[in-house]
Amino acid sequence: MYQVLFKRLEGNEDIAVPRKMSEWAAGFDLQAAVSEPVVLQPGERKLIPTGFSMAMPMELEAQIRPRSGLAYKHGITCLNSPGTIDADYRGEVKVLLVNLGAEPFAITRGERIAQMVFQVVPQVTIEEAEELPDTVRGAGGFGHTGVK
Ligand SMILES: O=c1ccn([C@H]2C[C@H](O)[C@@H](COP(=O)(O)OP(=O)(O)OP(=O)(O)O)O2)c(=O)[nH]1
Ligand SMILES: [Mg+2]
Repeated sequence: MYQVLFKRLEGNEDIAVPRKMSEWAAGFDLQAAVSEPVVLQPGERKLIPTGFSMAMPMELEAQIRPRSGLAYKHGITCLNSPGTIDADYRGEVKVLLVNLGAEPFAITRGERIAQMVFQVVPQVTIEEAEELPDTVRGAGGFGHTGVK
């Protein structure tokens, strides 16, 4: 079990600590901390504040992912999906929403707009090399195993 610190930013006393909507849900839902309703026109993107910053153990990252209900019903998704929250980031967590639907969509304060999933990030070093180990696949990719 990892412990993540949640810091509410001033003026956001009404915003809930991110929470799972069922016991084994992967994601913690995030609420919009907009001061007044924000409208996303079709094709428009906006950075939506969440009203908090956080600190997690350095081996973790948090991914900001869309909610499928908003995507399915309204075409609202995260443009940079999944968004990456670095363990050393102390700024406000924000959600970059885009409206891929055909209708304007209003986001109101307290609405659950996205979800946050924590992951362990393997610590990796990258080393430059002249040659790479051979594999059966080799350079095959981008659908080389079939027509579709
Ligand atoms: O959906 C997101 C994505 C990022 N961030 C914050 C936390 C993250 O640690 C920081 C930087 O994100 P990223 O590395 O994806 O963006 P960048 O364009 O590489 O910016 P930077 O140069 O600041 O790393 O912005 C968010 O609040 N929400
Ligand atoms: Mg970056």
